[in-house]
Amino acid sequence: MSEHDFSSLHVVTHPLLQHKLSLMRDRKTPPILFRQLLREISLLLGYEVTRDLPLTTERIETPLVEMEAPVLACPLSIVSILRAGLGMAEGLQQLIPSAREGHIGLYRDPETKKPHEYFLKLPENPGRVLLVDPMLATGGSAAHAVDVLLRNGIAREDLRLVTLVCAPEGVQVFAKAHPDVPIYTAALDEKLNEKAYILPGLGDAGDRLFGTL
Ligand SMILES: O=P(O)(O)OC[C@H]1O[C@H](OP(=O)(O)OP(=O)(O)O)[C@H](O)[C@@H]1O
Ligand SMILES: O=c1cc[nH]c(=O)[nH]1
Ligand SMILES: [Mg+2]
Repeated sequence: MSEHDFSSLHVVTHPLLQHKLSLMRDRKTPPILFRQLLREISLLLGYEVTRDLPLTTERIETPLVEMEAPVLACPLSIVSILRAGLGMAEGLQQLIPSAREGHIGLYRDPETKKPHEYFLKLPENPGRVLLVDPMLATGGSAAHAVDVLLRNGIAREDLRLVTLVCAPEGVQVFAKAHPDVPIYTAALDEKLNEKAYILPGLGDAGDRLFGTL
């Protein structure tokens, strides 16, 4: 991938999703509504990111006849980057109740902007994995999380990154590290500020979700 290639990025432009994202960006939106909107947007993003899930068939009986009915061919797991990823996992769990769940605890050091890992628990036989975190800023956290998943035996082709807002800088860093991992997002924003926060962005997603501002 060249330095400014955004080919692995899928921006979901559904009007409902864009309207809800604007509500989330508004500084006046309180944590309870922020959480509800993140859950609703994640459902809409989830619909797009699962579009290419493989299907097989199972023989079932309707009340009238037997049929070969389409069913998902492989397990699916949602892996959240803590803390803010939890808000997205809530919506995706509603969409895919059979999904397994994993967690990678990361926080970004305010000085170095590098991710620090403090927790890891992944499901066995995860199948297709949706890695979720609303913010892709420098890209360090998401790139690190994919490294962790690969080290734990998950195949690159089974991975999708699902985010809410991306900075161009973060997309470049992530795509350079993991060019074959598609990114699904609701917005590609303008840039990072000097503290590596996304502009216009929505602030600190974890703090707004959990009311820890
Ligand atoms: O792309 P990056 O520059 O790595 O930044 C993005 C990370 O920052 C936020 O987490 P944060 O470190 O604030 O932790 P939190 O979710 O516990 O608030 C966000 O949820 C991402 O994980
Ligand atoms: O804008 C940003 C950047 C990193 N983490 C966030 O939560 N927001
Ligand atoms: Mg945070």
